[in-house]
Amino acid sequence: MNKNKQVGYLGPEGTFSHEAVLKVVDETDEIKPYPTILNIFEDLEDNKIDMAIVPVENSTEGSVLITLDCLTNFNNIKIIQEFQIPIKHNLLIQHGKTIDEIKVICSHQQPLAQCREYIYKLKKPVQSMPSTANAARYVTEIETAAVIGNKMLADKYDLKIIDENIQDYKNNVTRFLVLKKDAKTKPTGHDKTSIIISLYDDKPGGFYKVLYEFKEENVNLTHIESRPSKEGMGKYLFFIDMEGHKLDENISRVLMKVEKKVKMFKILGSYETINC
Ligand SMILES: O=C(O)C(=O)C[C@]1(C(=O)O)C=C[C@@H](O)C=C1
Repeated sequence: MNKNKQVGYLGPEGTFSHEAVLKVVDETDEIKPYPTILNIFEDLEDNKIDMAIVPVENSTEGSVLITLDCLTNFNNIKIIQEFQIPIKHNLLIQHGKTIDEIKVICSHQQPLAQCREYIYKLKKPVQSMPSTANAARYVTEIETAAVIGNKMLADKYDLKIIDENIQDYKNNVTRFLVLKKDAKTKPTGHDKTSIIISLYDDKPGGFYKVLYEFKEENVNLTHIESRPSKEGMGKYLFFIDMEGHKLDENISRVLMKVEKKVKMFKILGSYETINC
């Protein structure tokens, strides 16, 4: 008998990650909210869930760093798909309250950052919470608090939307990854491959030698990001995303060449970009 797939996401209900997970699951799948992104990776690694959806990059604020760190540390978890959703923020408060009565704006740190200019104009302090939905729960208890989050929060937590589309940049989108343990994918024609590398030593041309290989194989890079390797000041890991699947001839060649030139090399997956 086919067991229903269990799919983890950053909860509780009403987060943007909840909105995102609903876009990619089947009716038969069970979705499971988690308090943190780290907990999602742990349960996926321990086979307690079959799949997971995690935010990885926002067009305003950049990478979701905990996701990058977990991708580095959990060796068997692979990216199998990616997709983007528009992130439209709203300001919500308890029914019967007015903005003048609000003393604090609560949300996940990403939405707070995505609405920085808006909050600055409100001239009210902020409080960071584990997710937008946790913040909404808090607002149901504290009548002088407001939450920044999506429209789903109004119904789920019985709150009133007092301002819409408040993100500082109107084209605010977040890219999400679909993750699976030990997964293998086939090329679809619209794939990306993500790797992590570190360089042997800090000398002129070190990174150039790696980039040169991508140019030689005509591989288009879509993102490069450095993160501290945690080995000491000035020591970095480089996250590199490229167009193509690792089974494509030029990608397979470039990965072999790059692997020979670097100290640390890890493939995070070759995965399809899907439209939601
Ligand atoms: O708190 C939420 O609603 C989340 O789903 C988290 C999260 C994030 O970590 O980036 C997801 C997408 C948006 O960029 C804002 C917040």
